[in-house]
Amino acid sequence: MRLDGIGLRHGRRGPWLLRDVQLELLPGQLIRAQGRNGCGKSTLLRVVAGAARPGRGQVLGRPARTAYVPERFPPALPFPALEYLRLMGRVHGLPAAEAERRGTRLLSRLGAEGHADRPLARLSKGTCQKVAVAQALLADPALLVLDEAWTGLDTDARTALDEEVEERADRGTTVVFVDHDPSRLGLRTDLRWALGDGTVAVTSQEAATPVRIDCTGVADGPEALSALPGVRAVTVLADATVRLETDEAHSDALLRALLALPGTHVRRVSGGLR
Ligand SMILES: Nc1ncnc2c1ncn2[C@@H]1O[C@H](COP(=O)(O)OP(=O)(O)OP(=O)(O)O)[C@@H](O)[C@H]1O
Repeated sequence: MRLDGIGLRHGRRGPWLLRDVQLELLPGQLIRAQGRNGCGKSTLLRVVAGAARPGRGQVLGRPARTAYVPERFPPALPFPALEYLRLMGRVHGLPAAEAERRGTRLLSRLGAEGHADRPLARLSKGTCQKVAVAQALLADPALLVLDEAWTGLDTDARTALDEEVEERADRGTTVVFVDHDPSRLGLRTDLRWALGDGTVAVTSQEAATPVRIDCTGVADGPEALSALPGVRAVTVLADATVRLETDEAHSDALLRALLALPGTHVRRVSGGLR
């Protein structure tokens, strides 16, 4: 999927929130959009999801199975939660029984199983957000757009959503998200879209600052460490400290492996995205 020369402003005289934006989205990519308040993150996500039409340019190759959790879930619809999910599943082409099965599973996964029969209008804000998330995950979307979908969820539901998103990305779903927690899905995020002044700067996880782990007491010598998980480079510093470079996706596993080596002492961890 590609955004080709996207330009968008609100009103005829409004500032251009997006100008000549070119972006490529590949299957399985997890993409975080970031930038200061009001820079146009939600606007860009709406364009990606097909909920806003750009004034200039075009979106090419958006999958038919696109799902979107907007920043604000539309005001109460006249359905009980599970009934709404069943109807949304039908809209996405699922048989009624399958839609109900998936809706039930997702409500339970998000800790809202006790609210299945309650009308949306009578749900708390957080439970309503769970229904908004469930409708987006229902039909195995090929593109999943999440605008602060974690906001308002309790801790368990936030973790469940993290896991659902990672599982789907592993199976090929492209995910674009905005979230105010800078560490959200940090280990798994492939690309960052940094918005500012109408432009979008793209950085990939690989291009990010490496995580450096300095250690001493390496019994088998520095060469043995290059076989540990995610090691990109091994350098011996002037004071004989061994410096390993890795990325954020591997730094936890590498630290665990180092700590399990007899005699090895981790002296310092530095670098990374944040
Ligand atoms: N429908 C609209 N009509 C006019 N202006 C709008 C409309 N929607 C958004 N805006 C303005 O466009 C700008 C970008 O809004 P947007 O919600 O995309 O930013 P954002 O980066 O997501 O902000 P935040 O981090 O605060 O959620 C803001 O100044 C907002 O007031």
